[in-house]
Amino acid sequence: MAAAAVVHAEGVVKRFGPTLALDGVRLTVRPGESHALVGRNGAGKSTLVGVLTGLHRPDAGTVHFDGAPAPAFGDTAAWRSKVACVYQKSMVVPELTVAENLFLNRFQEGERFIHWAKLRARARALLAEYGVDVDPGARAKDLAVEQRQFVEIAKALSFGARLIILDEPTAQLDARGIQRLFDKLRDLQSQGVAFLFISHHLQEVYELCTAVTVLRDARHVLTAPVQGLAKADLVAAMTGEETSVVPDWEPAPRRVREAEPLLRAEGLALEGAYEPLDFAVRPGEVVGLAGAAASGNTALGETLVGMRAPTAGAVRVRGREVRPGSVPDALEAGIGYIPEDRHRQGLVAERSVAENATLTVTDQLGRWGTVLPSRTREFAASMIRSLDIRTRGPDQPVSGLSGGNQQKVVVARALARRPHALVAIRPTAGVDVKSKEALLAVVRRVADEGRAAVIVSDELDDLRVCDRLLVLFHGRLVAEYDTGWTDRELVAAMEGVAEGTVGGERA
Ligand SMILES: Nc1ncnc2c1ncn2[C@@H]1O[C@H](COP(=O)(O)OP(=O)(O)OP(=O)(O)O)[C@@H](O)[C@H]1O
Repeated sequence: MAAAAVVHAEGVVKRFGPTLALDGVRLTVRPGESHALVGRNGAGKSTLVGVLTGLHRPDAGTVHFDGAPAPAFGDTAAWRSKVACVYQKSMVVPELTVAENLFLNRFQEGERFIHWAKLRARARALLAEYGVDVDPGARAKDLAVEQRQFVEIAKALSFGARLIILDEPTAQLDARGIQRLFDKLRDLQSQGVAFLFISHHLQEVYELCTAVTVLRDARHVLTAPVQGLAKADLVAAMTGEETSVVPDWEPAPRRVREAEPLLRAEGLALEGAYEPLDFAVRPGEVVGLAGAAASGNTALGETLVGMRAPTAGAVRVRGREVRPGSVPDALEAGIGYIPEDRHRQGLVAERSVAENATLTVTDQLGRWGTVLPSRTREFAASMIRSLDIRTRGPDQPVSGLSGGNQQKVVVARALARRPHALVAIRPTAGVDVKSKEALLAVVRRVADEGRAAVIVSDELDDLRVCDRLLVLFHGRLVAEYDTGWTDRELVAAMEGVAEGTVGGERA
């Protein structure tokens, strides 16, 4: 049957120094199939994608596309005609138009000058062929995330690829964007395009995929049709344990509402992002700032930590005003920050897990200590245990960690200074189901120890640990909930269609 497969990999082994990242892995994806690839952080998913796209040369094993051996290592043009991966990080050039991005490095033979009108017409035809409704003259940076993904997919298909790998494609999409993406994928699937879909969101696997392959500790453990596979069995295959995944949060006991707030926003506003609002987070509380992609909740979180300067109002920590737009001052005042984008704001790749875990922004600007104090290593070791960071040890450079494990180092770093108020922006993005539980438990513990925490997210699992939720839509506070909300009403509020809750006591 292997000959019928769009891709068939067998016995794939890949080592990175002492780390065995893939240990005899196999994978078969058939035409028109939507095949999920799942596993815990560090299981080997990205490494397998690297092998399937010609980025990593396997140490052993074979890869076939449509029954023929994979192109020679390094022959990028040949790989491009077989397979493409749409990464979370955009591969399009933001300043260029859609048409330019589509034809980048691909001008036709004999063409000495670029004929812009022709280029746009060709782009329009190409997009129409795959049913992608995007203006070829638009700048890539002005596209919605899913439109940018469509452009990348159309480009891959135009090179002849019939296998598209999607690496956590929904990470930056709101509910509607996800639906538009899934509709497009189903549409292309019916035309015979196959997808390999990597996601930590198992409900998406159930919604979109027909088959699933599970990797665990570098090995293949299961390939099965999605239909009829119980979620508990899927999770058991991923973790190797029979445990329930769903974090079972006790509704938090009533917090001492009279206590002086640790963190306060007073008339805080950022023009173009969110309108003036007031709120306070008291010791022992986790407050959720819920909202979809353009709701303003991320901008609000970034203002709290000094990444953005507000256009009005103030942020106070234990009564002291934080200098607007100053990250060092926010840190100094006792704010801990878990950023959304760990690559840009998070880590120093070549430094060790221990150094990164104890590094602060001010340290980054200053000079490095030459000796790693034993307390640093101890702290790192305890974080490695409690956050279940998969690493060879505190001294391993973070560049050698999988994406999800890097995110956990970012969390460790935010906790290192024992902040009075922890602000976490989408803290569980890219983190596997089991680690998610551990990570949210850590945030919960911060509050339970008498400190304050804020979670900025649109993920229901993240928001479930909160004692109180403020929901933003188009920059305005539209709803407020104590515990006891239902998924449905919260999703409705985040989509701006809440009934009866609009305004609340604060509007
Ligand atoms: N460039 C590298 N150098 C050293 N080790 C690496 C490198 N890339 C990956 N690894 C190691 O290989 C293993 C598999 O990592 P991989 O990134 O494939 O995991 P993953 O399943 O994609 O995880 P995640 O869900 O966190 O993205 C991990 O132990 C990781 O630390």
